[in-house]
Amino acid sequence: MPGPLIEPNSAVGILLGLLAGLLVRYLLTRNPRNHPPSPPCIRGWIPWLGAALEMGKGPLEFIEKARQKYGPVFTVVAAGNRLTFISGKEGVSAFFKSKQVNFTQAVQKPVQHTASIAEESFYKSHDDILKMMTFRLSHNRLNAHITRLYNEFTLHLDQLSPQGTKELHDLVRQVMYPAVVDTLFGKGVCPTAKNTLKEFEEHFRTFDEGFEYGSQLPEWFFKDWSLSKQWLLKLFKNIVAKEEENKPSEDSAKALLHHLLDRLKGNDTHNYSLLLLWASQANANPMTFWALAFIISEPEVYEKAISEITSVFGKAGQQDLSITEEDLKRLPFVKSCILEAMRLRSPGAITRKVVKPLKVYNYEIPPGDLLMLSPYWVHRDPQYFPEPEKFKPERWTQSILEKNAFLAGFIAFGGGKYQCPGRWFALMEIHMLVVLFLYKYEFQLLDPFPKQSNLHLVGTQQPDGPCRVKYKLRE
Ligand code: HEM
Repeated sequence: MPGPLIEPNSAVGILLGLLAGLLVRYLLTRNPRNHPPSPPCIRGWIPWLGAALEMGKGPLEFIEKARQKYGPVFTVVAAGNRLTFISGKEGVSAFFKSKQVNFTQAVQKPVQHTASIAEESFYKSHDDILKMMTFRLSHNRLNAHITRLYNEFTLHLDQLSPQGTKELHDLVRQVMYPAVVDTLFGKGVCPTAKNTLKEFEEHFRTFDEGFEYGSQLPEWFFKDWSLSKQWLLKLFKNIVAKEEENKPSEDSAKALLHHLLDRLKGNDTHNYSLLLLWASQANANPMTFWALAFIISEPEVYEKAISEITSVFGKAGQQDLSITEEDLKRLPFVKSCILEAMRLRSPGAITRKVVKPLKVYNYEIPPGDLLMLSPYWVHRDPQYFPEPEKFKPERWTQSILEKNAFLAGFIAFGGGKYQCPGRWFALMEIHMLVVLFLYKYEFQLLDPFPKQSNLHLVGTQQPDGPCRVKYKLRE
């Protein structure tokens, strides 16, 4: 009997070859330039505005719902921008390490809107200022600030009434703002005296509260915000003119502001000074509030923090302490509480500009997109932080704190080359102030512990309701 025309083995081979050919053709023709597809896109239905209105109602929830529906990378068209959100390990790594994304290009326009710094001046000065700040506020130079800051904190704590009822956030602001500006800008350089403070505080608060929208949209949309911004810029013009004449010549006697002026050599000095003031206050203040609120609201945590403080300084009360860097190292539980509060209340989003096509998760993100990463949601990824919603200071073991290392996935200060240059100073000042408050005062929370307001993507989360405390000097 004649055999088959084609052997069964070679028939299978031909079939497989055909299938492979078809598959290759399908893959090539599906996308003629052989590019991975763009990420799924949420456009809304109104031209230009896109999904801005829907997202504006509750941006934090909006992006998390979109992540659950579309996966770890998706684009939102909003107010003329394409915002591409990424998450997960691959996303975090691309955001901080990829050469296809750029920090300065992402923040240039917001900087121009908020402090009227022209594009050319910003690109010329930015990296130089960042280098100066990273150096001046680095971990091994904290000693240069610690004694002055401690003296300022105690001075302003002593001015509080011995007991009272107050919004915890206001209590923190009342001490932190004057102490920190006197330390970083020079004693008495910014308004800190009672008679000048009120007007300044009102303008600064309006500026800070409107920063998120003021940084994105033209100034004429926000009249009050614009007035406060102009008031602050004028104030800094006068401050800078005076400081240029009076700044100390010795390096060690200079405050951070003087080093900034040295770098800028007369260009846009008052504009950058305003930005420095904002950067030094905007996150550290609310973070101190949250750290104290978390500690006071949980009796076991509160007790443990007090017992740690007592073990270092003796019975908590009114004795004059002198807190050194070494003392702070002996208070790891309080520091763990601060880092855990930061994890839970960190900024809703940080940003980079995509400057060349960026391949991530089998998608290609086009140049021009703003790449968005949410520290707030990364900190709720159980791969990094098991039981993410729980306030668990124990996650921050002493060994990690001693090495000045953060836990993997902790990005409250951003990351990569453009990580917050003030992070070591911020941790030190918050640590010191929380310890001083707990050492000197007894607190009782009068309102239920507030959640974070879901209305903000930029900066540390704000409380969504009152958080009053009864406070009293310890005997
Ligand atoms: C708890 C307090 C603070 C938090 C959570 C925080 C967080 C951040 C974050 C997330 C960024 C962006 C990083 C990135 O995109 O990768 C940033 C930038 C920055 N931070 Fe902080 N920060 C804090 C305190 C401070 C303090 C105390 C200062 C100054 C004394 C400061 C100065 C700055 C400056 C100047 C930048 C911009 C850096 C640049 O333009 O390259 N920050 N911060």
